Amino acid sequence: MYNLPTNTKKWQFDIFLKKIFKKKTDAPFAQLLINVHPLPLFHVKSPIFLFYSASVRQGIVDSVKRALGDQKVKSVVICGQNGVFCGGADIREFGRQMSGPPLVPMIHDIEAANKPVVAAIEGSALGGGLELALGCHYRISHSKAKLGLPEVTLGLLPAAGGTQRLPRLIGVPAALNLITTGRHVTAAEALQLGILDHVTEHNTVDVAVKFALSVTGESLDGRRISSFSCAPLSDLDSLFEEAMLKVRGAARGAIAPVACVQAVRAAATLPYAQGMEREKELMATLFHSGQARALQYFFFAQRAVGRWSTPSGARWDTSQPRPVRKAAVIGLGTMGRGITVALAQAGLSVVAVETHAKQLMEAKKAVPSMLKRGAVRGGTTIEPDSITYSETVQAVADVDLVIEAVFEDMALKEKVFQQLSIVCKPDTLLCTNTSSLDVDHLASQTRHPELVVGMHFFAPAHVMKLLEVVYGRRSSPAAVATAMQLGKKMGKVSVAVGNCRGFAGNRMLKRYLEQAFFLLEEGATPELVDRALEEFGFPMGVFRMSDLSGLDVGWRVRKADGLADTSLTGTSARVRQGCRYSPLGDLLCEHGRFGQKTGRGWYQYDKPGGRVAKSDPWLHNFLDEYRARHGLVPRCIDQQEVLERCLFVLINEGFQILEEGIAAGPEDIDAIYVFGYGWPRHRGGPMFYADMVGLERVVERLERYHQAHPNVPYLQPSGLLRRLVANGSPPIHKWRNVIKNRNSQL
Ligand SMILES: CC/C=C\CC(=O)SCCNC(=O)CCNC(=O)[C@H](O)C(C)(C)COP(=O)(O)OP(=O)(O)OC[C@H]1O[C@@H](n2cnc3c(N)ncnc32)[C@H](O)[C@@H]1OP(=O)(O)O
Repeated sequence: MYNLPTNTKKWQFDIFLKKIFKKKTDAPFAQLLINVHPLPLFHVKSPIFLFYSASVRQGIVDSVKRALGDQKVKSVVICGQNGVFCGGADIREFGRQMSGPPLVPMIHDIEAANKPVVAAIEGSALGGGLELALGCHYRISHSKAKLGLPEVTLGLLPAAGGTQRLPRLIGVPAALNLITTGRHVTAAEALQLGILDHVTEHNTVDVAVKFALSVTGESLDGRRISSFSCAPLSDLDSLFEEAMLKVRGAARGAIAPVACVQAVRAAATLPYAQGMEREKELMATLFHSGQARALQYFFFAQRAVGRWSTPSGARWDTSQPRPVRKAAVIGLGTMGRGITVALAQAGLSVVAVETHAKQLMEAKKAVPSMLKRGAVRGGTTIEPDSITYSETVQAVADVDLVIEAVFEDMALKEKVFQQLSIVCKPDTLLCTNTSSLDVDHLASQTRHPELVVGMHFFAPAHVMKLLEVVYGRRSSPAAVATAMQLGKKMGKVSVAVGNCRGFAGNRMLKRYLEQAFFLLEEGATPELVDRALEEFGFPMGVFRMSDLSGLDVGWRVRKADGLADTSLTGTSARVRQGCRYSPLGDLLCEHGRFGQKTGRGWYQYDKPGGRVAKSDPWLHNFLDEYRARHGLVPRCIDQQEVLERCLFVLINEGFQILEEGIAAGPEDIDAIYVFGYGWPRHRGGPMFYADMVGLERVVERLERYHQAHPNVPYLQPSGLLRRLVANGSPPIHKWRNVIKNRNSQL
């Protein structure tokens, strides 16, 4: 028996080595089972995950060395502990001084071993975990395991030989797909792709040990992936060109996917050793990049939003969600249909109510086909009778939760809430899908205001990942917890926010849109503004996006708010409530230009519903005339000004939202913007971006723009932003302390 270190303290590894003697023979035969302690679990997470830390890597190096040097050991099995092989590197280590043995030589030594090494994969083999498995001579996995090289999602590439071994094992096209998307695959798919040698439903380690015994002494020549050549392909150049176009289109300006393609190309065209050099060089360009920092920040930010809290003291870990088995949706317009589909996809029984017969009939056709398409995409099945349709609100009498999705009109919503309060069970949760109206006011229409929350979905509701869960003054912790949990069940990233006009996302968006209009007044074109934003990384600039969503939506809101009055002339046409206002959007709507749906908006389209935006000479003339009418002399506006004006004002509103406690932390705002508004993930979200740019610079630029436009009060840096700068501009993970201090003084 080996006497190996068995320090079982948390955060440290321990190893145990078992000698397994071959039955019926006298020859001693040993397996090395490397077990590494997982990170401690702080919350209610299970199962336990195993990540490489410096000490874990040291443990593997030491024990493999020992096993390989021991004559009595004939083959080796590497497995994880507590049912998890390895989730890859400990991401938290990346920002610090890296210590401990590097992965590349560790994996190289395993592959070079003259004894068979078998990876017994349970749980996850991700990133460096899969790279370790690729260095082993055989890979055996449990059927429930997930495998993948998700480094690209962290702004990196699989630099422990992953970009060189995987294409050699499964071919260039399949490897390109896995490495550039970072997607996780099931064991079944991994087996089909050729990553795995065997998949079992039984105890993976037992199966691996048995297998390792059976291959003892066999030649390993054909088992070392680094010695393989990539399967030849007829037109390598066009394959890589296509791959490059695809990754550039999928995430504009993201550097990691591009580097991944370049690294795989090296595997396809260079000998292994040179390919490894190229992999290393490319990784060096990524490792300390701002994009890698942003993506790694965002990895943890997404998880942080699940640990929500409200100013009243309700928290994710102390608030008990209610079970929701049956839900109802009121109003089957575009949003209502999407929400119905999302609820059914989450396995709930749904009552879908629409009081207009024609709309109901259309929804009865549309919803099943949306479900069908979703099932084909996701490879799932949906119970066809999980949705019942009704023309009357009485049908929701026995549901656990209702989501109201009627037209965005307060009077109409008030009526619906009054009705629901009478019809529903007293403990039914009443949710509104309003995108900006007052949740407290709607709650006041019901008998149980504590059971009212906002569930603000984003169109298309069955596709978009974001859900803003809006708590009102009287919303109970259980109501918030239930809506948050339901969002998670629907596959959404649920972010808890307070009640204010536009909540967090749309409130910030308003400032961004206003600046875009002002820039047009001052001389910019929609093309120039959109180009700047798209080069920054947004999938669509603000004007193309507005054409897609429909210009009439904002117009209706502005009319309801008494803002859209195009009868005003002279200077008063461009001022509302003492602040600068641009009527450009209202004027366009008055010309019947609602965007894609009418074939005309900020751009022109070949037909109503057309998708390809073309520059429109009419619009440019219209802008020229508008400027002339208002005595505005157009000036040259560069991309930097577009970005600073549009993004810094949005960020400034984000600080205001943090200050008011509408969002609990910067991570909430960043998750909202990445998942709901197309903010490029590799820029981390608006608040992270502010941290990257430097808070002092954001203040300085805002002040300068405010001086130039004193009638735009939102260009004035927010109190929190100034306080953070006064506190020495702490890094983003420390902002909550400054916000907390402020709140406690109040
Ligand atoms: C030098 C470079 C060498 C190698 C490159 C790499 O290996 S890069 C890392 C590659 N690995 C990954 O990207 C895996 C990331 N993790 C996941 O995909 C999921 O966490 C996982 C493992 C599939 C589990 O998912 P699940 O939804 O079940 O749990 P959750 O995501 O909430 O994670 C639980 C807690 O673990 C923390 N965590 C997850 N992965 C890592 C990691 N790689 N390093 C450090 N910590 C990690 C996560 O934040 C959760 O913590 P909590 O405090 O509860 O928020």
